Amino acid sequence: MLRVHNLTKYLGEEKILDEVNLTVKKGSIYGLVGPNGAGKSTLIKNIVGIYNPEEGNVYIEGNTVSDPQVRDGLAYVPDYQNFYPNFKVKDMVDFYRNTYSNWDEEKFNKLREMFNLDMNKKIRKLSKGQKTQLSIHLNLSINPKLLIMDEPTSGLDPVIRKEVLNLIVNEAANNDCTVLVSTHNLGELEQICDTIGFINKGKVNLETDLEDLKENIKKVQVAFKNKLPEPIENDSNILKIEKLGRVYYIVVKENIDDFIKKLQVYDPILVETMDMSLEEIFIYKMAGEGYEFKKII
Ligand SMILES: Nc1ncnc2c1ncn2[C@@H]1O[C@H](COP(=O)(O)OP(=O)(O)OP(=O)(O)O)[C@@H](O)[C@H]1O
Repeated sequence: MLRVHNLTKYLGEEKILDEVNLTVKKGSIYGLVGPNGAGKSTLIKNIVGIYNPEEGNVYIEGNTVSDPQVRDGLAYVPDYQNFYPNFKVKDMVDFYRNTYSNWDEEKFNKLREMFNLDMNKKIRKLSKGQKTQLSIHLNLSINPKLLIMDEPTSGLDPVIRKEVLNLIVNEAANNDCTVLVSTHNLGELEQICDTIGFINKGKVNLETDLEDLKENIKKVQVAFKNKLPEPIENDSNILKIEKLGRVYYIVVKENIDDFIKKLQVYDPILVETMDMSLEEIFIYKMAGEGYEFKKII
């Protein structure tokens, strides 16, 4: 549905995106994650046509974003809302209603029960969270084929946040919509997405099914009568070892079953495999790429 091919983007002198490749399957909810400054928003702006890349291409169902039909089915919720401040909410609604051919009045009215925005209020008088709500409300009402969201839940209260997550899942499941969402809230992302793309320093260096990712990386809790045997300590599948008393917590990135068999050879007094949250995986993955936390206090 969405394909980014070898995309390179400079802002000023700086190369912000470096030969990025990314594929989002039709009907998928794709989570784009990465540290601050990794290039998520810049990539999204290239996808929706705000930026033109120096090299590479973006294809949406085989067409470019300048294609009117593509634009008609493309919804974009940016991280900062740039509505005309002197417009009233109802003026923005009219603008969307008159611009998008699949505008759905019934859906718009149904969503009003949830977002509950004053139609006569000027945009400049809305709070940050209310502007985000308006953006989501409008973008869902156009019945998008592709929904791109940059930090959509930041600034929303917990109740609306939960509702928005439900709406995103519903769009993908029942309205044939493909979703790409960038967020730092990995707990939320884990609840809704099926595919994850990791971006760091302008490169998408891993794109994977969320279930596969979680299946392949585990934390193993293990204890021996004596210290950790050397061949275990030096196993190339280990991402990180932490020690608490006699217990070692070992993050293993692949071949978990083989690793467990290898542990058994040394007669451990405890072995337990634990699932990891997406947030934990992200932290270990980033640490593996040199993004270490500095202990300040
Ligand atoms: N208008 C700009 N001019 C020059 N450099 C920019 C501009 N906008 C962003 N950058 C730089 O591009 C890099 C990527 O920024 P971007 O906003 O895409 O990151 P991000 O992954 O979305 O970060 P965050 O998670 O903090 O929102 C950063 O180093 C940033 O300083």
